[in-house]
Amino acid sequence: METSSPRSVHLGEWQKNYLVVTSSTCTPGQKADAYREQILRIQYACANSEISQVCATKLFKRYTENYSAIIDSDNVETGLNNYAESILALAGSQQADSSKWQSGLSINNVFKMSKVQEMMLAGKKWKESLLKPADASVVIGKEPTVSELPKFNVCGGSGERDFLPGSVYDTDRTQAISGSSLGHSKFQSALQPTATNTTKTCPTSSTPLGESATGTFHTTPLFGNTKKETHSFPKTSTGPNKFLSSLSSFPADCENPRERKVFYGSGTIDMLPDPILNKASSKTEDSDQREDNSLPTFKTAKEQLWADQKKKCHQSQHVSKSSYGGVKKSLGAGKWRGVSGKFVPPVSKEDGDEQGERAKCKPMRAESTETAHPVDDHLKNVEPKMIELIRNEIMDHGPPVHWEDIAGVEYAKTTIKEIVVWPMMRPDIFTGLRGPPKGILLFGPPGTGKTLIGKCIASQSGATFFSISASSLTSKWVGEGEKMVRALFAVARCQQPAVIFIDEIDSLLSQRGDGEHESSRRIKTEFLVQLDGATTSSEDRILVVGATNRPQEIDEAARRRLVKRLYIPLPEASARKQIVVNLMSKEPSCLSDEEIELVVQQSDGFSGADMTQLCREASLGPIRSLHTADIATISPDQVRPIAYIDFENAFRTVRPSVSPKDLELYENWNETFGCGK
Ligand SMILES: Nc1ncnc2c1ncn2[C@@H]1O[C@H](COP(=O)(O)OP(=O)(O)OP(=O)(O)O)[C@@H](O)[C@H]1O
Ligand SMILES: [Mg+2]
Repeated sequence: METSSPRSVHLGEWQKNYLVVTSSTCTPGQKADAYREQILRIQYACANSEISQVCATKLFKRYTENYSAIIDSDNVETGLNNYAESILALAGSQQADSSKWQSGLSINNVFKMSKVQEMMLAGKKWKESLLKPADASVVIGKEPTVSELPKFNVCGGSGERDFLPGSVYDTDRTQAISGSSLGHSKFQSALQPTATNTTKTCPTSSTPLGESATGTFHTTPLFGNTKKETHSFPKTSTGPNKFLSSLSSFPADCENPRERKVFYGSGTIDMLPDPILNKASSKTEDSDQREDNSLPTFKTAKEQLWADQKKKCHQSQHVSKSSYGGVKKSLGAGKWRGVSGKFVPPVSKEDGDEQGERAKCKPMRAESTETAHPVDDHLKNVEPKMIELIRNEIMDHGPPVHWEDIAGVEYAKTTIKEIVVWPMMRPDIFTGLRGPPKGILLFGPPGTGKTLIGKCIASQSGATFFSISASSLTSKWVGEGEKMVRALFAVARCQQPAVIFIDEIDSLLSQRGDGEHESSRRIKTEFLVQLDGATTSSEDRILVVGATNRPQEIDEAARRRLVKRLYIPLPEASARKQIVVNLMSKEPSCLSDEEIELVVQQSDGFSGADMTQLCREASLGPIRSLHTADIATISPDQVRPIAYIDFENAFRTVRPSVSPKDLELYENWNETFGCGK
C-alpha cells in the first residue's frame, strides 16, 4: 500500500494554510499578519530543513507577493499603504518628554505648509546640480541616485511653526544636537547644515536620519517588532526625524500613493538620507542594534523580505559549519551539515525495501552532502548528533593493521580469514551455507591482541570499521545508549561492508539480573534486537565482532548470536619472539639471537601487551645510562643501541599481567563454548 511521504504531507499542510489565509475575510492588517506568520514558518521550516530550499523559495515567493500586495498597496480598502502610513506612524512616535507634545503631521496638512512647498520647489530646481556624492543620496524606489541637496531652511524662522504646528520641542533633544543649546533658534541652526552638508557640519545627524529611514519602513509589522523599532530612535534624532518626515510627506491633494511615487519619481522631492553615510557614521553608536535596524536603502516589503530570506539562508549555512551550543539546526536534518562531509547517511529499515534503500544510499558516498537534499530523508530516524558522534568517535580512522603485525594466534587468524575476510571480499562465492557468520566473539586474557585483530579485520576486508567500547555506551551516553546502538547499526548498514567492533562486550551483554539498571537493560535489549537483525539478514554485510576478557559474564542470548567464539590466548614463545624481533628492528639494537631467545624464555606468561611494554622499558636503558647533563646536548646517533642488559633491567619492573588462575578460567570457558581446536 502506498503511503505518503512526510514531505508530501508537509506540502499539503502548506497548501491548506495558503487557502486559509487567502480565503479568509479580514482586515488588510490581519491578512498581512497572517501572511507574515506563514512567511516566518517557511523560513523556520527551511532553516530546520523540514522543507527543501526549492520548495521554500516557491512558497516564499507566493506568500511574499501576496503579502507585499497588501503592505505596499495603495488601495485604501485592501492595502496598508506602507509608504505613507509608516512615515506618519514614525512621526507620531516622536513622543517627547512633554506629555502635551503631539505630532502635527498628517497627510492633509503637511503639504500645505509653506516650507514644504518651498522645499518641493527647490527640489525641482536643484535636481540636476550635483553635490559631492557623499553629501546626500537619493533613494527612490529601488535605485539610489546622488543629487545635490538644496539649502533648505526647513526648520528655520517662522516656518518652523508652520511645519510643526502646536508642537513643543523637547529640550533634551535640542541639547543633544551638536553645537546647540536650549531654544528653537539653536535647534534650527543645527538642522540647517544637516540639509546642506551632512558630513561636515553635523556628522552625527546622519545617524538619526538613517534610523529614521529604517524605522519608517519597519513601522509596519513586516520586518519585526514595531515597538522595538520605535524605541530604537534616539532622542537626539527628533529634529532630523521631523525633517525626514517632512520630506517624506506628500501633497495634500495627492492621496494616492501611486501618484506620490510618480511625484517622487519626477524628482520633486529628491532627498532621503544617504545610506552609506549613515552606515559609516552609525558605527560609533550601539552597533548591534543598528545592525538589526539599519537598512541601506529604501525597500518595499517584498524586496526586504527577499533580502532577509537571503541573509538567513546564508547565515544558517555559515552557522552549520561551526559547532556551537545551539547545534540542533546545524546538525539537524540540515542539508548544510558539515559533519557529514564524507558521511553516508544511515538507511532506516522501516522505510521499506532494504535493497532499495541501499541503492539510494550508496551513490551518495561520492556526493557532496552540502547539496545532497535526500540526506535529510535518510537521516530522519537517526538523531544527527548521534551520527556526528559515531563519525567522530566510533568510526575508526587509524592506520591499517596487517596480519603480520599480529604475532602468533595462528588458528584465530586463519579462521578469521576464512570466515570473514574472504566472504567480505567475495560475497558472490560465499553464499548460502557458505555465508559468513555475522557475529564473532574474541575472548581471552587482556592484551593478547583482540582489538588488534578487530582492526586487522577491518583494514584487510576493506570494511568500514566502527569501534565502540561497550562501557562508553552505558556510561558516556547515559540515557541515550539504546539510541546510540540503533544509530550505530543504521550507520553501519549504510557503510557496508562494515565491521562493528565492540570492545568489553561483557559490560554491554552481561547476564540480566534483578539489580540491573533500567537504562543498561534497555541498551542490551536494543543491542540484541539489532544484532539479530544484522545476523539474520542475508543481505547485510555487517560483521559484529565482540571482544571480552570476561567471557563467562556474557548473557547466553548474546552468546548464541556471536556464533564464532575464538580464543585469543597468551602468545607462545614463537609469537613473543616475533614481537621482540619486530619491535627491535625499528630501533638501534645489538641483541644476538641467543639473547633474544633468552628474553623469550624469560617472558613466559607475558601477553602481547606485556611484551610490548617490556621492549619499551628496555629501550629506555640506553638513555638511563647517560649523564643527566648530556641529555640536553647529545645527538640521537650518539645514544648507544639497546642491549641485553637493558632487557635484564626491564624484567625487574615489567611483570606478566595475567595470572595462571585467570588463564585457567579462559581455558575452561574455551573448552565449553569456544570454537577453537
Ligand atoms: N599478538 C600480538 N602481536 C603483536 N602485538 C600485540 C599482540 N597482542 C598484543 N599486542 C600489543 O599489545 C597492544 C594491546 O593489544 P590489544 O589492545 O589488541 O589487546 P586486547 O586483547 O584487546 O586487550 P584487552 O582485552 O585488554 O582489550 C597492541 O597494541 C600491541 O602493541
Ligand atoms: Mg581490547
